[in-house]
Amino acid sequence: MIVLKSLSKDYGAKRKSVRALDDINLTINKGEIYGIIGHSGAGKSTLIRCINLLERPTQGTVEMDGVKLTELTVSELQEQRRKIGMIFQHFNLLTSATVFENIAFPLKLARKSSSEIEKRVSELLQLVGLADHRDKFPAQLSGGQKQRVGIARALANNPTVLLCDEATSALDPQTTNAILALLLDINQKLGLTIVLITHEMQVIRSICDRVAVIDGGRIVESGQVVDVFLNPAQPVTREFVEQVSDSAELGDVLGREKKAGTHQVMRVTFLGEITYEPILFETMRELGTSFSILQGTISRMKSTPYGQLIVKVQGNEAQVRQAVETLRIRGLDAEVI
Ligand SMILES: Nc1ncnc2c1ncn2[C@@H]1O[C@H](COP(=O)(O)OP(=O)(O)OP(=O)(O)O)[C@@H](O)[C@H]1O
Repeated sequence: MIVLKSLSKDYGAKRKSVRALDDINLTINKGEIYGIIGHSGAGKSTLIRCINLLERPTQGTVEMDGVKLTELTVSELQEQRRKIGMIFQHFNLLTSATVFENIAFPLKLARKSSSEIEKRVSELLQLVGLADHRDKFPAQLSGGQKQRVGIARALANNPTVLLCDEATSALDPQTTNAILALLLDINQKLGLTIVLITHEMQVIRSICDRVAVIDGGRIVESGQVVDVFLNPAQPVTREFVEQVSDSAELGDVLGREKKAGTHQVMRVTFLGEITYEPILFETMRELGTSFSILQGTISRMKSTPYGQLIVKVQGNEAQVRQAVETLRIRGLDAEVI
């Protein structure tokens, strides 16, 4: 478990100092994938670098599995850092070393024997799907393959935590999905805790269990991805959700409806297996009304199916109200918008 308490970080001297993090309180549970999302300059990199103390917080504490990292001596901290792997946006590989040598590097630092290194690197190459590339140099690899080397290197000393600093931001969408799938696989196989920072809601939606939204150095919203995603409270969170839901279009649609003087537009949210059931259709039929779909998404959050439809009900106000009540009783979230 990682616990950040009252964490603040100021850069620069007193009068010109910049407050990059302001009173961050965060608990990340063992084995979960925790996402931190924010715009450029929000403080994401500073926050993730404070977790392994690559950046020293100005105030507050960082605790990992009961050990206060902020109170350790330099050598104690070095020891603790072995339990924390990290991967980076631009991979940070040694360009003049082969794939094998890059992955072996942290094992050499930990003074492992050459037979131990040979065995461990072979295991890691298998795990990340690079067994056929062990003698290549980074320049001979694609971006996705380079990140796989970065992941293998980060896992070399069997860490319990993996920090991912915009790990997929330099990759195309297809490669991003492959790397996210690998991270999820590692999380499930090894029980590793993963903390990732990103500016892409798609990354959060694909693999995270919980999310914190950071803005201006403060955490403005946090919770289970499902809850934050379906009911974003803060404007900045809504912006991120819009990245993946086309809800920008919705403004136009609602504008048109309002002009026409109708009040029959409903947002219906489905979560879990219920998403695939014909509840909406059957409810409307029973009430003697019909509907048209103005906008909709059916997708998955990690492994949870969800859907959100904006529908226009063909009926009077009482029928619309009754539709909302009935849908709620039947386990959907419905509201007139
Ligand atoms: N070494 C530094 N010295 C001074 N100011 C810094 C330093 N590093 C970051 N900052 C400032 O701290 C704030 C947070 O920066 P940070 O890099 O953590 O944000 P970020 O969310 O990771 O942004 P990006 O997505 O663009 O990398 C910004 O205002 C930035 O200018």
